[in-house]
Amino acid sequence: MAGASDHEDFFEGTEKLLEVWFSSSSDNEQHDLRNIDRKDWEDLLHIVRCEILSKMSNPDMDAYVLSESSMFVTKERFILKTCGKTTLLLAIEPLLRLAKNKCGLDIVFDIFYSRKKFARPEQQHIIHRTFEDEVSHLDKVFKNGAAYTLGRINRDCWHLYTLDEEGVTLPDQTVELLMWDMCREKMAIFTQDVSKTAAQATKESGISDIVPGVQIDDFLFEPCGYSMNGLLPGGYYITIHVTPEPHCSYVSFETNVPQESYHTLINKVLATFRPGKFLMTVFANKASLAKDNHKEMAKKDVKGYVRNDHQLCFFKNYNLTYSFFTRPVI
Ligand SMILES: C[S@+](CC[C@H](N)C(=O)[O-])C[C@H]1O[C@@H](n2cnc3c(N)ncnc32)[C@H](O)[C@@H]1O
Repeated sequence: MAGASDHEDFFEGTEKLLEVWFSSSSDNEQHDLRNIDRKDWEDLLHIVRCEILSKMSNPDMDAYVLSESSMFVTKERFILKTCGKTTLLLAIEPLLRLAKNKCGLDIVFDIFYSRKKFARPEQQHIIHRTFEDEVSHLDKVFKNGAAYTLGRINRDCWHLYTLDEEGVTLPDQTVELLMWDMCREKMAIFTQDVSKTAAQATKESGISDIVPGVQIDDFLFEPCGYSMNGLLPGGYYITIHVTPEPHCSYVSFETNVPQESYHTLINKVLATFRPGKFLMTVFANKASLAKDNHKEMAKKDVKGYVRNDHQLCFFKNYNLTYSFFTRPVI
């Protein structure tokens, strides 16, 4: 029998996510990734096979909605999240050249590359078909890379490549919820049959209430699909992407907003989208407000879901919690 992912209109919502932290060997205060020209970003994204749909800025961060997800740029940090058949890792070396040549940012002091296991890996460009191939590519660029897979490798799992370094010592945290088998009623909001504008989808779905006060840039695709970036002062962001097609429904939520406990936020996200399954990752470094969040996460249940996997990793300066949940069929 053909599985849901065998459908001819299958879209791989699962994103590849890259975060790179730069610094400079010189003291010049002018180093700033935001000085890179739009044309240079467009050329870089052309290599990845996606394009800029819109841009929003605040004093700390530039946020781009892309044809395939999002890009965030601060003075010294770069985040690129791309879905579908994009070729994100082909951008690594051009990105390092851009940062060095245009901004004098010649040191990479931390990177995080991660993604969930693809539903249809054979549809990906050769560089992204297996995690081993991705690691080989990254190992050619970085001398001290460390690669991990969390979760069940014969079911749903999540891959991570980072550096075996002290890394980011400023307070830093990232929470991701990757959700699938989504509620059809909720997903209908992200189609142009039901919502006339992106703003309407943002409001009707409840996305506008998840993190109050964010400056929002949202986009509703034709005939369906949705992406949004949200900015808060201080370099904080949220980003949400929705693939509503029932045979491949998928939603991702990501934020770096610091909180001692993410319990309320996670419940708001789940109530907004009602996934059948989700995996959650929380990174927090030693300076983060969320540094002890893993203790709460080990104890607290998520109402309406069964936790199938729960793993905790301690890196040099970060802890990482991975949990996988399913909603029991009643
Ligand atoms: C870019 S969005 C969000 C993808 C995201 N990674 C997610 O979480 O699902 C993908 C959704 O928009 C739809 N879509 C419509 N036009 C598209 C386009 N030109 N590029 C990418 N996706 C498009 C896809 O079918 C899918 O439902």
